[in-house]
Amino acid sequence: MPLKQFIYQRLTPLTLLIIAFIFTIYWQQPTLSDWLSPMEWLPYAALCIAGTVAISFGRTRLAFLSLLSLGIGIVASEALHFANMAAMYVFVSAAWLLWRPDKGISPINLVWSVTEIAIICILLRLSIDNLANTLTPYLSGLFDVLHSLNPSLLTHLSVFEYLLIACLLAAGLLRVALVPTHTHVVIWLTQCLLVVIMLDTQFYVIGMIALAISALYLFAILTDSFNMAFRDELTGIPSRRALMQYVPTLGRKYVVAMSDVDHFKKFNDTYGHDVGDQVLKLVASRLNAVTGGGKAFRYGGEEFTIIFPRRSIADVTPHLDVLRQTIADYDIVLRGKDRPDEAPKKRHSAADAPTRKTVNVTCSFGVAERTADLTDFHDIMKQADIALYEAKKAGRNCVKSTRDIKSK
Ligand SMILES: Nc1nc2c(ncn2[C@@H]2O[C@H](COP(=O)(O)OP(=O)(O)OP(=O)(O)O)[C@@H](O)[C@H]2O)c(=O)[nH]1
Repeated sequence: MPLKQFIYQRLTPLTLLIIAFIFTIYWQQPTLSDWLSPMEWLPYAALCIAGTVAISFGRTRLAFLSLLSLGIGIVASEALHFANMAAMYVFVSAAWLLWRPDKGISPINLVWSVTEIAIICILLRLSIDNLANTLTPYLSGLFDVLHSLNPSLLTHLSVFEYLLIACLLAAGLLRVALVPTHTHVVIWLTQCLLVVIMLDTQFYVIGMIALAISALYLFAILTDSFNMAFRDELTGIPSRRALMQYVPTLGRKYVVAMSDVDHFKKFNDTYGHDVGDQVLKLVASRLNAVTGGGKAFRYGGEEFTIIFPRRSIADVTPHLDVLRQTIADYDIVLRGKDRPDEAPKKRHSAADAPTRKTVNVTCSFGVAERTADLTDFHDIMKQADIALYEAKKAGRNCVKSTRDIKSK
């Protein structure tokens, strides 16, 4: 998923949800506290479930953070006032885990990861006082700002710790921007939630935060698994499996369009398979933006299927023609090592022109619709394939439907 889309569709909604959740914790304090107090086991159980699911899906970083968050709960149940220190350790561990890949579940990786986290915690313990003492004179400005905001802000955390938190949150956000994955977003949000525990160690607050962390991890794991099963890995659009799941939901009226990139073998042979892959991605992104209520799927190879529920061939043909023309007009720029790119809106200088080679691809479309005589989806697809073959025969880069074939 491109970064911009990821920010709009994932990072922003999840962050807003977490802000609303934190707000609710305080707004509904008596209700939530009363609700959670007879079920003190619930946050522990939720973290155990999230950790177990994370282990079984090979998500070691999330499994670790579930276990470490469980540790905060155990510390809090023994000595509530140590919970904010425990949260700080987990926060720093999360910052570290954000920058390292999942290592897989094996005894050696487990020992290695525990050692890494133990070293981080020991270093933090040893350095926090020394660094704080050294840096405090330089941080008086920040001290004044925090003091003027709310003097109680400085009762739980020192000025140095605020600076550390701000730096690690900024580094975490950078990591999310560089590699926008669900795992990175939820680890970063875990850090944000842990800051709440550092500032407020009431038992019900810790419990609610633990529930939120568990829910986030389960969301990330389940969403990624869904995407793995139903999204095409190369293009990111829904896959053939998603199409087969979608078909039974279609009513009595719909149109199936099959689309195929023209002369793609020649394209691959000329520019290489990697460039071919990138071009498929760009074509898929255009098909995915089809108008007229269509939904695009990658059927396989360079073939795509578009379904238009509740539409007739006459309804969808103008939309497919616009789509075909958009793809044909789309200048794909090969730059550097023949890597395709979006077409530049404007050339900055004439000198750019010779170094940037522009290529175009076209697509042919075959269209069929469900009728009283043609009700089975696979038969409709076969008809769309026949129409696609006709489009290829007619010179490619055109839309042909079963109606065109019949009227011949
Ligand atoms: N780069 C890349 N190529 C693929 C992928 N899937 C299929 N292809 C290639 O797509 C080409 C399809 O070629 P053909 O089915 O012979 O048809 P064509 O060259 O597109 O010609 P027409 O369909 O007749 O216009 C083959 O060379 C496949 O290797 C893919 O995921 N990536």
